[in-house]
Amino acid sequence: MSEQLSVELNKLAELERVTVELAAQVQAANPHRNAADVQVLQDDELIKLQTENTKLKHRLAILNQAISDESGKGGSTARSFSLNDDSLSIIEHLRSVLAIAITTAFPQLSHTPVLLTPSIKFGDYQCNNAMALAKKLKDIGIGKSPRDVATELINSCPVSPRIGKLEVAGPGFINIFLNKDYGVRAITDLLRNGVKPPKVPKKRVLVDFSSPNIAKQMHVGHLRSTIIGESICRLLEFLQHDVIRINHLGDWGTQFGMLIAHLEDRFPNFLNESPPIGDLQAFYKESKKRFDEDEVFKKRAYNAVVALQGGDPNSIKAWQLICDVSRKEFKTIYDRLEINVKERGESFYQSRMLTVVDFLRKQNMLEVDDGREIMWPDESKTGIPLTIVKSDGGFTYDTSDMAAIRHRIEEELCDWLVYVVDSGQSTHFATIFKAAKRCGIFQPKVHRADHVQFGVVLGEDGKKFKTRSGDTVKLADLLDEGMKRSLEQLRSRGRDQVLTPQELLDAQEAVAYGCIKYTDLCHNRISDYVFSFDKMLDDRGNTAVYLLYTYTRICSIARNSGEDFSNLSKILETIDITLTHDKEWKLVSTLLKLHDVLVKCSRDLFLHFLCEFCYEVCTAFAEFYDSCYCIEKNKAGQIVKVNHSRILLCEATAIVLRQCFYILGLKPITKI
Ligand SMILES: NC(=[NH2+])NCCC[C@H](N)C(=O)O
Repeated sequence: MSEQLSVELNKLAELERVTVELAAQVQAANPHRNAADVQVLQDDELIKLQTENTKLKHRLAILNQAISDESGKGGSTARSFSLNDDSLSIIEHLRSVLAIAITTAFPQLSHTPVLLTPSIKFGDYQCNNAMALAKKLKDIGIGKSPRDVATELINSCPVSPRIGKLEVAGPGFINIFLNKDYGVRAITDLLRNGVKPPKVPKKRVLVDFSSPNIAKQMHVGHLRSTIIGESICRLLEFLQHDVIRINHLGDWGTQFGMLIAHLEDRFPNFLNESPPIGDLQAFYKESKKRFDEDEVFKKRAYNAVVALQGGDPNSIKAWQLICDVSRKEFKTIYDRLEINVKERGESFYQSRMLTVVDFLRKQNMLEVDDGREIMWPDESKTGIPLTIVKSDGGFTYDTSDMAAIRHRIEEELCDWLVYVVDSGQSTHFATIFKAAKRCGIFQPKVHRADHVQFGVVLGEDGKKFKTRSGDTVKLADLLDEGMKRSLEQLRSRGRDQVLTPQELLDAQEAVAYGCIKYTDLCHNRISDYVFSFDKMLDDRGNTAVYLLYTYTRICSIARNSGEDFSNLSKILETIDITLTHDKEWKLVSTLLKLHDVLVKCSRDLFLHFLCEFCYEVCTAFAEFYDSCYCIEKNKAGQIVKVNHSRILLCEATAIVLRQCFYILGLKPITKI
């Protein structure tokens, strides 16, 4: 393949040179002609050469394509690209089309990455490559204006079923207009088959999220991890990845020594009768106080840790009882927010910590420092080392994460690891990833690891989110407050008069939990955000309430038409979708971006792009609904005409929103 390619490349380069030379001569003879005119000159030799040149360029594009498919590297072209492949997002499709155009028109620059953006005003997308390409061409002695480069790119684009029109604009932008027939086909397919996932390379990915600590309060930081982690899992599952959801519970460590010792004293009969620990935090505080003040107790606590780690059955039983109290608390939060995560806490890695320490010692990765055994993340011994074994022989958070990363890669066989943990731990994860690479567990060519970090939650006073008395806010109280506020809002709008009690409760939950989740997800996760129920419950702007209201409004349209729109496939047998009004097209072209957005979100695991998309869909829908009648009524309020095609567009909008709502954890209620 590559030999054939190099022969063709040489031929092509020679032809290119002759063509450029001839064109330059012609241009010199008649300086007022532009490049396009040159092409129509009746010079036999030039025409012959150009024809052959074009053929060769196409051949080359196909060969390049085949090579990049085979190598899987992609280069500037997409993998296994077929012009009729509907599972590719529009941007990916256009990127492939333009990559072929670049390779065809300017084979010397075939590895140029394609620059594409959705366009706001002119056309649907825009390609911005021509300016930089013209500069690069100039560097290799080919003088072409960016506009000419853009024209040549347009002429070299393969015919695509998705593109309606391409035009050069301004200094050399290419405006891309989608083909409306394609829009009709895509929407019809959406109505028939629902949202199909865009095609992306499949991975086995482990998402470590939520991960609160036993006997400690699950705080808003864990709430963020829980919400973001759940949505990331839903997104990756929708993209057909093989997802493992893991709750890396803090259920191991020296604090259990004092908890067990205290349990033995407070509830001596704990082996036979479940101890009624109502408030584990208070229990924790009591035992900590004793630990700090009472030397004898302290000793017992140490012994209890040793017994626990040694697998003593009574200690294990005591430990389990304590964990169960926290577990129950966590579960109520997970149930309320519909979180699905498998518990695999730090304790799971106890035996693996022993083996990973052994493994690291054998590889000479550990260094004794002041009685501890430490590991530097790289040979240069810069940065902060991990503490693998403490001076008392115990293990640390670092040890458990080294054991966990090894288990995830070598036993779970994951090729992508995602840790949804606050930004405060970014050094920890950067060090773990480097150390895992240093000792050969993590291979960057095969594995990917992301610390999906997020900022802190602030109160309305701009300081760390706390209760008035300065305590950490209990998550259950926070959810209760959300429920209370959402009910107040629904009542103030008189919804309790219209909805059945069940519908009211559904609406109350959808609004309360929806607004808490959505506020978290709609900001760039890296920044801090201010927790304010007033702002969350606003029904204007990019909020859960606005989206939920828009969705219910859409659902009511088909309902109010007096016709049955439940069997969409059947309706599509007799009704064709037409896109004549500007606002119809605007809505459709917005809906068609769903695949682009999902791919973009999954690339760096940012969900605010999906929230922005939902908001864009809702505003496009509002504009459409304001200017396009779906149901026409006479003065007496009777329906005189139903525009079926437009109602189908409403249904398509509902389908897209439902899919996005699912990923974002919003409940698509049909009445509010
Ligand atoms: N593999 C991990 N380290 N996951 C995150 C654990 C978070 C930890 N339990 C905390 O509350 O800070």
